[in-house]
Amino acid sequence: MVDITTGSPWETIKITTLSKDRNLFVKILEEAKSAALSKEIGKMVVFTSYGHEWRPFGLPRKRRPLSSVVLNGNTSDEILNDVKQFLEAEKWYNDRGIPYRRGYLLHGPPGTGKSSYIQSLAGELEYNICIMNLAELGMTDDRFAHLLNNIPPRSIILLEDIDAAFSDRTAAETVKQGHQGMLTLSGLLNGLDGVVASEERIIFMTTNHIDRLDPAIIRPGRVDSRIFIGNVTEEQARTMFLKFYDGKNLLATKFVDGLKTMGMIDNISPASLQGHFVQNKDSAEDAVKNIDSLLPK
Ligand SMILES: Nc1ncnc2c1ncn2[C@@H]1O[C@H](COP(=O)(O)OP(=O)(O)OP(=O)(O)O)[C@@H](O)[C@H]1O
Repeated sequence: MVDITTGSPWETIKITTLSKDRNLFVKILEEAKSAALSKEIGKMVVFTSYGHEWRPFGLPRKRRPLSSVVLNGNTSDEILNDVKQFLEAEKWYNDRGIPYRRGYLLHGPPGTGKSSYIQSLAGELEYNICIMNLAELGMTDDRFAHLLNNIPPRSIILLEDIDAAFSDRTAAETVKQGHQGMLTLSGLLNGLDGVVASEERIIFMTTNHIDRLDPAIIRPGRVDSRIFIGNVTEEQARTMFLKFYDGKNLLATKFVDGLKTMGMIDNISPASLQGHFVQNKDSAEDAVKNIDSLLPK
């Protein structure tokens, strides 16, 4: 049979037993549950929206260690601690009638680790992640609100490149496009405000262009914490180098000095550095020798 709303196949199996053996059903269900859970141990499920529901995207993935995403200074720990504090404060929010939710905006140039960090953070907290593309055709206001109010348990919501959904559209255009099956600005704001006030909700948004966002999106309550994630600092470059070439301290210093001389500090993304290290993965010496290849062509 096929589910007519989603198009996915399903079947029903009817099992009967004598009343004295009915315990069998409990055993079968428990076995099925532990078989399903064992596949997810140490892994994270990525959900994407499909129509009005969330569906796992591919198989559960191995969690990426948080330490593998190298952010500037204490940024990584600060975000992690903030989320942990939030997760321990449910009663505090409920006692004061404040919606139990928290929004974060990570902003900065492309390839600086925003999405990677959020996915690693979800893994660290043993949460799953729900990724939504706001610019998708068919992401109506209703669908957006419904999806946000029906998040799978223990999940972080990730709205990527939030500016892309609206940057080229005026407020009037977004209203018009609402009729054409796209999310409107007011649909976004209403969805973020939500109707189910007491349920835990953690939303991370990312953008390369914070200046293009409507101020209404980033006001407290929708975005409680804004964090700039920038290009590589000297410290990040060194840490990344040593993650690829363990123990090569002298070469790390040489590499960072090279970047400084070339004026690349704060001007090159961690993604580009990662690419360079992958290209020279067998030799730290080559990574230093070929440093010029990092210069813009
Ligand atoms: N700070 C970092 N530490 C380690 N790896 C990084 C870092 N930043 C980026 N990378 C690597 O670069 C790639 C791209 O990173 P990612 O997609 O997370 O960047 P982003 O900031 O979300 O980019 P965009 O703004 O374009 O969406 C990933 O493979 C990731 O491993």
